[in-house]
Amino acid sequence: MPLTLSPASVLDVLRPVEDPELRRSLVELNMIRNVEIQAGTVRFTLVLTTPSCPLREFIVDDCKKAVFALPGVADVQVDVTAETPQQKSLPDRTGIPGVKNIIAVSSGKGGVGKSTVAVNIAVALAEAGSAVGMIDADIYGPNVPTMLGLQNAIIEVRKTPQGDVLEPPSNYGVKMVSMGFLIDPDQPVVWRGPMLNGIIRQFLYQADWGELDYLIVDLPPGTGDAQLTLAQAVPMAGVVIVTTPQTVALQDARRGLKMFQNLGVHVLGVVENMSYFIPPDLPDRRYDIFGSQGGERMAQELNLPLLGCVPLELNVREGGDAGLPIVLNYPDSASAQALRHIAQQVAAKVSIAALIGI
Ligand SMILES: Nc1ncnc2c1ncn2[C@@H]1O[C@H](COP(=O)(O)OP(=O)(O)OP(=O)(O)O)[C@@H](O)[C@H]1O
Repeated sequence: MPLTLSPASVLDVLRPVEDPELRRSLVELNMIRNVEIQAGTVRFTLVLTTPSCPLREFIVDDCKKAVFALPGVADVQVDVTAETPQQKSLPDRTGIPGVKNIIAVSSGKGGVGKSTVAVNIAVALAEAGSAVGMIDADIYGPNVPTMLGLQNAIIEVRKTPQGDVLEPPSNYGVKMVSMGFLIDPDQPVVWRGPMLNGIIRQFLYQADWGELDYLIVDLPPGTGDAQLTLAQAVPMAGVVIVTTPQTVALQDARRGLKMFQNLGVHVLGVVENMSYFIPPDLPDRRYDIFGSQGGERMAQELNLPLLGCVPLELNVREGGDAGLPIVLNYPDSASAQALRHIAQQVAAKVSIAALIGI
């Protein structure tokens, strides 16, 4: 029987269209809503699982193609919106009310660009439309405030009958609290360790985060107390491991991977930072200082997805020092494109894990 144009027939032709990553029907996932037909124009809402969906255009095209197959369709209008799913809860961990997904960024050793990657992921997710927060838990180098242009900000403390509530300052749409606000930079690092557990818990449970799609935690490098505290306190959507292509970093990354696996934390993938060098005066040139495809080999060896490779670019460092994240400051640069792609990959993997498991 030939199909007639109705909301039901629109849903019928859309039923075989799948989310390419979730590999499930958009209709069955309740991602198609509010189907309306006026004259020959079909209009509906496509509810993605993250505003950073890397395949947005592709999915819209697939939907349009399917609907145009119906008789009498003159135009198809798709309103795209997003509802980020909530990560799975764990019986022995206490989630943060209103915070949907907690994502840690970790590295085996210092100076590999972990904070740079974490800040740019946070800013890219916020720019795409998500509600984002950040915890800078790096006691050794709490440089997230500087990178977000918040080095002069203060955390307001509100007294409530339930105790003190921290008010995170925000910039570029990212709310943030940092160890840097609490520790004296002249204090020896060895004295900071014992404070760590309490401060991380305070940041998690006593900050006024409001409603967040993603809370990104910049961890100190290595496999220490902060990683343990975080993983044992809250359920986590996953962790991103940042590394550089040198072998020593690979060994460290492997150690980090083992630790998170032992703690039951899903490792979302590896980011290779400083993968290759782009000279500032010759932005079309690329020098593979550490050899090519190191990132891919590394991901294969660790049996993890490679989320992306970020080049070594002067603008990344300068933007970090000036509080101007490269994804906003030079959005078309190779680094910004790589970091945006990484943010999209992270968001997509978190949604997949929340909706259909890992
Ligand atoms: N892709 C890049 N291109 C150029 N400079 C970079 C890049 N990534 C990071 N940097 C610079 O390298 C330095 C170290 O980066 P960052 O502070 O992000 O590293 P980290 O791993 O968080 O270090 P630590 O944990 O020791 O604080 C910073 O000056 C930063 O601006």
